[in-house]
Amino acid sequence: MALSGLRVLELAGLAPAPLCGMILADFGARVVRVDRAPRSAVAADAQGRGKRSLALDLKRPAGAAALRRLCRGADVLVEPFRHGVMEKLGLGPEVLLQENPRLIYARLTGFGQSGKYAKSAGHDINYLALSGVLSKLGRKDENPYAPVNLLADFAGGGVMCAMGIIIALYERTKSGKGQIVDASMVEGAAYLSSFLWKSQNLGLWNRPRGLGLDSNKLPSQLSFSDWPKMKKMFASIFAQKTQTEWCSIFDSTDACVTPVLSFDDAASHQHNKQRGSFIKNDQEEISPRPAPLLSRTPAVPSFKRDPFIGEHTEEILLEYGFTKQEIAKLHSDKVIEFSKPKANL
Ligand SMILES: CCCCCCCCCCCC[C@H](C)C(=O)SCCNC(=O)CCNC(=O)[C@H](O)C(C)(C)COP(=O)(O)OP(=O)(O)OC[C@H]1O[C@@H](n2cnc3c(N)ncnc32)[C@H](O)[C@@H]1OP(=O)(O)O
Repeated sequence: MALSGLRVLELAGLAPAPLCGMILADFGARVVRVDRAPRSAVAADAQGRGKRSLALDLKRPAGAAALRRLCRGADVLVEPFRHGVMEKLGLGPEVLLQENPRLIYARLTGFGQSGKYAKSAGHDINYLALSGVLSKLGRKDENPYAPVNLLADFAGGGVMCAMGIIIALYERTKSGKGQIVDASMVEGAAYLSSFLWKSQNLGLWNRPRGLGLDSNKLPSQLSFSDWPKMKKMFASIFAQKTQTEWCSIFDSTDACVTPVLSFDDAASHQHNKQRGSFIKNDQEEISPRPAPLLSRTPAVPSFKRDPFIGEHTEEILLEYGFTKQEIAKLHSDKVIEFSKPKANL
């Protein structure tokens, strides 16, 4: 696979960093998720596919030292905490890059590493609001709404961060040097909306949402003021047939009409099945196949279940050069945790 041989350490976080790590794993990287020890009550990573888990207490000096040692043998570190947290642990980029100058130190946050909000808590909707994108979403006379947390957390965050890492890795092939990737979800979401920004002079977006109404007949497609009227007319006509009936009318035309599918229906839709767009793991769990599809070196996602927290602690430390004695000491000092699959069932 394209990223085989790449060693990635992902510090466990909420939604965006886990997606970034899963993308790298899907394309072949050896991703170690560094989970918290003592273990938190809930395992929040639903995107653990293809990863291994090492449970480590970073607040203990020996735990932080173990991470430093792991970073000396890694290509990429992904950290998902607000600015200052890593520095407080003695794990800031100036320390880790000095010890491993080839390290790509990816910092995936909402507001970035500098600026007024750098140390503020936030979630997808805050970042989307600050990027300007949220103001564009929604219907006339209704509040803006966020499309779940897809835009800032996942597209502007997880995916953009993965892209930044790949770009930094490519640059490293020439310079031999690592660097910091400062992935801000506000900026990532804003970057995704480049088209909206750069097409403002076309008159498509620089007006209130849903503006203008009052024509009685169906006007030309680009008559903005008549869109709401057209929408009502179309809605009443579409209500007269079922989704399946409309699909059979519009399929194989160029009318740009597609059904709004539930997850179940998307996975079983003929087009998606033909392309193999969704995959089922050995637990019968269905999820989207990694994208994009590379012709020569496609992603080969793991079909195994996601790791339990701490399941691979010993295996990973041995692989990174820790001795059995060192591991036993870390374990008896409660700096690391192991877990056996059956204990979590
Ligand atoms: C019952 C079912 C439950 C299911 C749960 C499923 C949960 C899914 C949740 C999905 C929610 C999605 C929502 C919509 C989102 O938008 S997620 C995106 C959130 N934002 C970000 O990720 C941006 C960057 N991160 C942040 O801004 C902050 O981390 C945060 C999200 C506001 C959370 O703040 P907070 O909990 O205070 O954490 P931080 O300030 O980052 O500090 C982290 C603390 O944890 C510690 N820590 C970390 N790893 C370890 C470890 N291995 N061992 C020991 N300690 C560890 C750090 O040292 C730090 O400690 P301290 O400095 O606070 O003392």
